[in-house]
Amino acid sequence: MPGMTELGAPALAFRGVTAGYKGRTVLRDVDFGIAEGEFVSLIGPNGSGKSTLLKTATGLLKASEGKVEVFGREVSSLKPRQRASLIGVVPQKLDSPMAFTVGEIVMLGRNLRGRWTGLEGHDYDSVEKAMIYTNVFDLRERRFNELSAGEQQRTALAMALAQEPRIIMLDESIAHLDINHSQEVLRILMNINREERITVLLVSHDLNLAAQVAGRLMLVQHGRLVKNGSPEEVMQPELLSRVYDCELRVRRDPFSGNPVVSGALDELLRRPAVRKRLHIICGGGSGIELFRRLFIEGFELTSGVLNRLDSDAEAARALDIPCVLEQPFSAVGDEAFQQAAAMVSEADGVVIGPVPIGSGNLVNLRLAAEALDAGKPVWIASGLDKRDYTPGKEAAEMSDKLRKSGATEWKGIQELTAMLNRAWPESQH
Ligand SMILES: Nc1ncnc2c1ncn2[C@@H]1O[C@H](COP(=O)(O)OP(=O)(O)OP(=O)(O)O)[C@@H](O)[C@H]1O
Repeated sequence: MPGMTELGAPALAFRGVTAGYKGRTVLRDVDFGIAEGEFVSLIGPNGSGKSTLLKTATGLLKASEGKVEVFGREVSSLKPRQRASLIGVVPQKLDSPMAFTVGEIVMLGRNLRGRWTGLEGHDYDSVEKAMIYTNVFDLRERRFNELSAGEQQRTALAMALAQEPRIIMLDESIAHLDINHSQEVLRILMNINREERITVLLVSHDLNLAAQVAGRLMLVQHGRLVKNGSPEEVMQPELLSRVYDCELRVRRDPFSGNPVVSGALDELLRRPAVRKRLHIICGGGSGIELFRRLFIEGFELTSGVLNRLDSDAEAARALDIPCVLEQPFSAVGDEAFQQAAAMVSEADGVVIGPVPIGSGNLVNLRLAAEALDAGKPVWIASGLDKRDYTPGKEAAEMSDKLRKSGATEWKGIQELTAMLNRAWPESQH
């Protein structure tokens, strides 16, 4: 019988799913189950694979490995109208190729269930109810393409609701809504979830909102599910800071008791305007992200010695970072070294990036040694032994000496910026 599903089966199950696009694997070995009636939020940084996961869940994208099941049926085996009666999707953006009206678009949602012979009374009721619910009933004669982004998103939700699906999946679908309408849409979702046991899977960048409405959060990073649990379990400052690669704090909302995440911008505002200067030792593209992040953090930066043709030299030029340059294909010479040493003497600290070190740029590590001798802090990217291309492994040896003399190792840029903020808590960098 069409639409018949396995009794008690999860509303959605991913079993060892790997999926992606031509020549590009995005999701890797993803495993989870969502029970019927759950309200789950999918969170994760830009590009982590949330939309890809939704596309795979709806059968738009086929898993290259593993299985996706919706109410016990493999999603790829479902006929379009079976799929439409089980799954309602509200995409990030709904495109209407023709000049459809809002009413026609919502009706289309109902039609997806497959009653091409004509809609019946109940169908019209569902369409009308969906439009009233989402507050687009007054817009029903308007052309969809002429609506504001928020009105279009509410129409897309009405279209999905008109299908009367058993699971509804929303991809950042409240991003364009004002606070009133986003609250309304969330209320609608919570109502249908509680009263009609419709399962909801909501992709959201608003972590607080996700934690507020969902019973469970699934956190994705680089196409993998890194945490799947209650809002309390997932909203951990260390976990979120690591996954989102920025400093985040979590506190409790005094009214609801819900965990609330926030960034550290307030700290920046409180700091007096004393700027700290860092000299960056990098090369081979290892400096670009460092420059970008430390620049955003408000540090004054200098760099060198870099080869004139190095991509880091280009980035430094673009960001107006004073930089000592050496001729292409030449080892760092004495004159350049002295210029860089003068920069280090003006700096408050030195950061060594994850730069490959060979005989030509080994001397740059001496800059860090001089900074330590002068009592300045030095931070060194871990794993230099793996990037040591000197014949006698002098770079690894020097990195050991630097650490013994007080240089601190760092692994990720978020960890580094947290260390820098701790080193100069009173400054604005
Ligand atoms: N059609 C496509 N072809 C090739 N690669 C794609 C395609 N769509 C997405 N990607 C890539 O897949 C990765 C995951 O993208 P996806 O849209 O799933 O991330 P996301 O977590 O939803 O991101 P965001 O939060 O920015 O919306 C990204 O690196 C993206 O560039």
